[in-house]
Order: sequence, then structure tokens, then C-alpha cells
Amino acid sequence: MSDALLDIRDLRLAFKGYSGLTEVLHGISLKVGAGEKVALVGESGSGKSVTARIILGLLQELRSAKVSGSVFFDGQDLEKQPLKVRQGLRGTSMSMIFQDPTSSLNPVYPIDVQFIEVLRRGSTGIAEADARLRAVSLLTDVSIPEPERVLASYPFQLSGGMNQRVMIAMALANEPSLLIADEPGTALDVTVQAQTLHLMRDLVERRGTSVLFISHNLGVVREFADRVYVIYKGRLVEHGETYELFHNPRHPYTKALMAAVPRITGGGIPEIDEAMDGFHDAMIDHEAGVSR
Ligand SMILES: Nc1ncnc2c1ncn2[C@@H]1O[C@H](COP(=O)(O)OP(=O)(O)OP(=O)(O)O)[C@@H](O)[C@H]1O
Repeated sequence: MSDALLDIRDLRLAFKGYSGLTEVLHGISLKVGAGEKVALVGESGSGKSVTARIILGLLQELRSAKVSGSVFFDGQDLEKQPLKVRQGLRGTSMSMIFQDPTSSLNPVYPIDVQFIEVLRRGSTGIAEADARLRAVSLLTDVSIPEPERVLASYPFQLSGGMNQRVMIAMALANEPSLLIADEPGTALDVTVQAQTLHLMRDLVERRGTSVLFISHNLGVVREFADRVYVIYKGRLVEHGETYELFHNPRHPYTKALMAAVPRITGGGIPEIDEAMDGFHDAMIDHEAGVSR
């Protein structure tokens, strides 16, 4: 049992390929408390999105993915639950916002069809007229003018920022206790991204929704998260309260993330790899009992 809403313990992931197993996560442990906003930060390829997909139970459906460890959600070990139970949680108790709305909004259906389907996942049997009213109210919450017009539109008829707001409204439609936000707004221009993030923060704070916020951008995280975990090549290298982490970063990788825009190559940073030798074990010891 755990008192945190989300409690991930010793999560490991490897992909089976022609040349054998490629290890991607090497024992990730993290917690998100009720109403807490927690960020997972690291460069491209460090393992942020796969962590999110494991929480949602999506990777476990892939035959090439070998997952071990525990994901406790609301006190239940999800890894021990049948697939059907996990699928039932998606879009209801836990939902996800992706960086690019076009990857989750279906281009061939108007927004209303997709919105009503989402609402029906949370309340089976809801009448169409009621679902429509609820959708209008949710779109109003995300500051969408003329929600009726937006409901009748196809995603391609809306701007990127508008689609992102629609996604946020849909993700919050069934009042999830956990929202996983994977670099929301990265595909948008900086001003629209900032507006989207402020809006999302207001909404989750008002509703008391817990958030796991995934990003490569420490600047964005500073604005948004209560606590931060830093991930590097499938390992957590540091975590702490946001204020503390920014004022007293201990790990060389965290310092590198702060000092400059990280090189988003996925290949790692040679200087950090060197500095990591020896440092990583010391950090793990330092954080023992907290991150492990
Ligand atoms: N289905 C898959 N099969 C094989 N390897 C995969 C698969 N999905 C992800 N990976 C690998 O797992 C590693 C972690 O990927 P992940 O998408 O979690 O990175 P990320 O930190 O979210 O990066 P980004 O910010 O670019 O999304 C990468 O090396 C990626 O190539």
C-alpha cells in the first residue's frame, strides 16, 4: 500500500529486437501525491514518454516490451490488474495530454463526436444532449469562445492552440485524479505554449488534479511543478522540491540542464557521462530511501 496517488517502484523496461534486449529504463521510482504537480525532466530519449506509457499500461500491450517493477495507483498495484481494468482507467481516472494534439485527435471526425465518446467512457449511457451540454461547459472552462462552433469543427479547421485547449478539456472531462501531460504545447509557438500551460495549471489547481508533467525544458518546469525528478539515460539522477532543486542542484546533469539549453540529440552529453562515473553511485546513496 502507498499513501501517494501514484507510486512507481523500480520500473525497468527493455525492448526486444533483432540484436537482443535494449535496456531503456534501469529502475525508476517516483511518487505523485494527491493534488501534487510533479515534473519528470530529461533530454530526448531519456525515457520520459515510455514511463508515461507504462503508467497508462500502453507499453505492456507491446510484445517487444519487457516491463518489470510496480505501478501503484490509488493503492492498487496496476501491474497485477487484468488488462481490462487498466484500459478502464484510461481517460477516466487517469488521462494524458500529448505534445501534439494531432496525434490524439482523429482528423476524420468532428470534435463533438470525439468529445461525446470521451464523456461516454466516464459515464456510460449519458444522453447525447447532456454530453453536448457538458462539452460546451468544459470548452468554456478552457476559455474557448463559441464552443458550439468548435464542437462542429474538424481538428484541421482549428488552430494548434485551439486544438490543444480541446485536448485539455477532453483530458479533464471525466475528472481524472491523475493527468499525465507530455510536453504539452511544445508543438506550438512560445506565447501560445505559455498561455496553454497557465491555463492548465489553473484548471488542475482548481480541481485538485495530480499531474505528472513531462518535459525537456527546466524553465517550463520551474513555472509549473511542485517537485521535480531529473532523468538521464533511463535513470533518475536527482529529485527534490522545485525551489530547492533550482537553488541547490547537486547532480552535474541537472546543472547542465540549467546552464544551457540541453543538446536534444538523445545521444547523451559526453562531459556528463564522464562526470557521472562515480557520481551516480554517490547520488543514489544520498537519495536512498527517497528515490529507491
Ligand atoms: N516501441 C519502441 N521500440 C523500441 N525502442 C523504443 C520504443 N519506444 C521508445 N523506444 C526507445 O526508448 C528510449 C526512450 O524513449 P522515450 O520516448 O521515452 O524518450 P523521451 O525521453 O520521452 O524523449 P522525447 O522527449 O524525444 O519524447 C529511446 O531510446 C527510444 O528510442
